[in-house]
Amino acid sequence: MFWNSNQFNIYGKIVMITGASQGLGLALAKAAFSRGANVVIIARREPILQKAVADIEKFRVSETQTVSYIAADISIASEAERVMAETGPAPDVLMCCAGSSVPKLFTELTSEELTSGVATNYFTALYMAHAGLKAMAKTPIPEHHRHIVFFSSVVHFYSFIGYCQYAPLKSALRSLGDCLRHECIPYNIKVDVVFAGNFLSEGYTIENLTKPEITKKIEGASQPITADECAEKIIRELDRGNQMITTDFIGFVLSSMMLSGSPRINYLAQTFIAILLALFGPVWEWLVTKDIRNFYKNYPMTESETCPLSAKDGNEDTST
Ligand SMILES: NC(=O)C1=CN([C@@H]2O[C@H](COP(=O)(O)OP(=O)(O)OC[C@H]3O[C@@H](n4cnc5c(N)ncnc54)[C@H](OP(=O)(O)O)[C@@H]3O)[C@@H](O)[C@H]2O)C=CC1
Ligand SMILES: CCCCCCCCCCCCCCCC(=O)[C@@H](N)CO
Repeated sequence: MFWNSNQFNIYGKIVMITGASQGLGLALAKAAFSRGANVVIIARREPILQKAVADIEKFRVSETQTVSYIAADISIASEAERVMAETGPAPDVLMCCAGSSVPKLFTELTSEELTSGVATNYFTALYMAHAGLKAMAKTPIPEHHRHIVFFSSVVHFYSFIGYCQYAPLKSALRSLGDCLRHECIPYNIKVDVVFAGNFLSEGYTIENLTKPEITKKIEGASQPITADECAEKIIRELDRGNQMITTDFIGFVLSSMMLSGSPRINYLAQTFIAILLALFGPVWEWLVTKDIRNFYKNYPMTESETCPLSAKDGNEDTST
């Protein structure tokens, strides 16, 4: 192996996970507990948090381990500060996993759904990272790396129809991760960003209820895995020291065209894939545009939309 694969040793450490009452957050909490960490989980709904704590408890490996929850809406800055104050000692690992999407066409989204997209996907991570880093910065720097982990999505690498309420905020998290990684150097804190592909969760079931068919078609390359598999994959990548983490093949390929100054996983392979994708990108976009025109051809437009797009006229693609 070229990498040291035990870089995420969390035995006896404090791991705080937001959005861990269900889905991926809960799967990560179980995985962290089974590796000997002390786990604190955060979400808004208390009964679901209580049930999650009981679930996590089953993975205990030491008598001295603790698992607890704090119910809070961490899209509110003062609530994120309260969570950090109530936890006591600063976490060694802060995973900002809370988030969700309402996939719909832009004009069909309400302004409340747009606002909650920003709050749930961006503010929750922004305010927790802010409160968390301030708390971590006050403690003496330990020997081991500490971590702040953001949860973005493959839709950051390739954004497409149906994800207007969600993808821009996941892109903001990548940017926040890149900025914060620089600022965390003096504290020996690693900043990791996870770009998950589809996985099964309560949130995934709900988003599929409103997801347009064309969105389902485009994201077909990312077949859902289970939340437990996704959590294991993320921990394996953290163990290898990777900071830009994808959870499926298409995610890894697409990440290569968007690396900017972020850390690489495989410098040579990703540079090569980036060149191929730069050549192939416009061809793909041409195919997708054709699919989208067909989708709109059969889509019931509202009366006020007097100029519906058709497959052959209007909205001509000028990009290629
Ligand atoms: N599922 C998928 O296919 C993919 C998901 N992702 C991302 O991975 C992460 C986990 O996804 P998934 O497991 O599907 O999510 P779920 O929707 O199943 O769970 C979301 C969690 O976040 C909590 N949460 C939401 N808003 C807040 C808030 N304001 N304050 C505190 N907690 C909050 C929820 O609890 P409560 O409602 O009680 O607050 C719940 O615990 C998300 O960031 C998601 O965007 C990325 C790629 C793919
Ligand atoms: C050169 C261009 C090639 C393009 C290939 C395009 C393939 C797109 C795959 C996109 C997968 C998106 C997963 C979304 C997961 C997610 O975040 C949601 N489930 C929300 O929770």
